[in-house]
Amino acid sequence: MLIGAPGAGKTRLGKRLAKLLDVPFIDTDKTIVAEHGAIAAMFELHGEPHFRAIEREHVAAALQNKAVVALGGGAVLDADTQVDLAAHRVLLLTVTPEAVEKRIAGSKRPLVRDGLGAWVALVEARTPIYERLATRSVDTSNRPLDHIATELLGWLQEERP
Ligand SMILES: Nc1ncnc2c1ncn2[C@@H]1O[C@H](COP(=O)(O)OP(=O)(O)OP(=O)(O)O)[C@@H](O)[C@H]1O
Ligand SMILES: O=C(O)C1=C[C@@H](O)[C@@H](O)[C@H](O)C1
Ligand SMILES: [Mg+2]
Repeated sequence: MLIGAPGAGKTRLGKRLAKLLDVPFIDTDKTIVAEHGAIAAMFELHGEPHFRAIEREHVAAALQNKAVVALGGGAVLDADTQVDLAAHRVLLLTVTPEAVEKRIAGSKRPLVRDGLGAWVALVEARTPIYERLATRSVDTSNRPLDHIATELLGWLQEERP
C-alpha cells in the first residue's frame, strides 16, 4: 500500500512497483473517477464528506486484492482504513515543499488548488497519521522513481509479517 501527500509519487511509483512484482496496480483515485467522474467535480457538487465515504468503499475493495495499491492522499483520514492498513505493508512516500512545487503547479487536485501553502498545511496536519500507519518511509524529492522502485523490491517480496 502506498500512502502520502499529493504529488509524493504514489501513482507513478506504484505503477513501477506493480510491474516489477508482476501484480496488478490499483489506484483508488482512478477507480473512483472511473465510477463517478472527476474528483474535483465530486468535491464541488457533493462536498468532501461525500467523496470520503465513496473513497472508503473503494479503498476497502482495493485492499482485498493481491496488488500494489496507491491510496488517495487523504484516504488515511478514515478510521476504518486506518484499522485495515495495520494488516498490510504500508509505504509512506514523502516529498519536500520545494520539490513538490513544480509537480503540483497547475494541479486539478481540489485540496491543493490554492498552492503550496495549502499543500504544506495539509501535509503538516496529516503527517502524524501517515507516520503512525507507515511500516517504511521513502523520500522521493531528489531521486528518480526507478531507483526507489529497485531499492524497495526486496522489501516488497518478503512475506508479510
Ligand atoms: N521522484 C520523482 N522525481 C521527479 N518527479 C516525480 C517524482 N515522483 C513523482 N514525480 C512527478 O510528480 C507528479 C506527481 O506524481 P504522482 O501523480 O505519482 O503523485 P501522487 O502521490 O499519486 O499524487 P496524488 O495524491 O495527487 O494522486 C508527476 O508529474 C510525477 O511525474
Ligand atoms: O489529499 C487529498 O485529500 C486528496 C488527494 C488526491 O489523491 C485525491 O484523492 C483527492 O483530490 C483528495
Ligand atoms: Mg496519484
